[in-house]
Amino acid sequence: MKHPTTRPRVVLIGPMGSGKTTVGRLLARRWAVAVRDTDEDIEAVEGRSIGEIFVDDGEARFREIERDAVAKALSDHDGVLSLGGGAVLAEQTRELLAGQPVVFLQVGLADAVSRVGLGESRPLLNQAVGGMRSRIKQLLDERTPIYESVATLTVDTSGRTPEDVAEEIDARIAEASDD
Ligand SMILES: Nc1ncnc2c1ncn2[C@@H]1O[C@H](COP(=O)(O)OP(=O)(O)OP(=O)(O)O)[C@@H](O)[C@H]1O
Ligand SMILES: O=C(O)C1=C[C@@H](O)[C@@H](O)[C@H](O)C1
Ligand SMILES: [Mg+2]
Repeated sequence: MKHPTTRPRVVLIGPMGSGKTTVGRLLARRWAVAVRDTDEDIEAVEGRSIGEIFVDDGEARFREIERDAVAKALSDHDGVLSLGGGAVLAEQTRELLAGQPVVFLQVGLADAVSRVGLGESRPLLNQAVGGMRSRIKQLLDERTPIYESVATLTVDTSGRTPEDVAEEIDARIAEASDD
């Protein structure tokens, strides 16, 4: 598969509540580059929320829309790019990410649970059978190997502030580019 000619400076991946959106904004500010978030792209293009897309059209259709949104963002955005938590489930997306600087924001179960409790609605967690905590655990268990397989850098965010996480990414990217 052909790689895009312009590449994002860094792509952030990880589970819901790992801080992709929050840390992405901080990094972009630090580097004075633009930030883009594929969840926001999807909502802007579709003119409806991700929750509405799940309800109206189902998860499978959302994943198609997401796959296209990610491909577009990878081809025309060269700042910080934050992907939705499930974006790397698409094989096409994993292929497009090969060879790019991809940061996996890792988060432990306890922090993930408390962080997603704070935010906007997340359709995969709504009405989770067995409760939100066990659904989050299941998603973490299923997806961690996928995140790891795509990442060039892994940063643990548990018990840390978004600023601290952004600082570590900045330092490690600088280190890697000095090699
Ligand atoms: N390191 C952190 N420490 C404490 N709270 C955090 C941290 N990172 C993010 N948060 C908070 O957790 C919530 C979720 O963060 P954010 O929306 O950035 O996650 P996300 O990875 O983009 O999730 P999603 O995949 O659902 O888009 C927000 O309320 C944010 O302020
Ligand atoms: O983990 C997921 O599968 C998701 C994460 C969010 O970023 C959104 O893309 C959506 O809620 C699905
Ligand atoms: Mg987000």
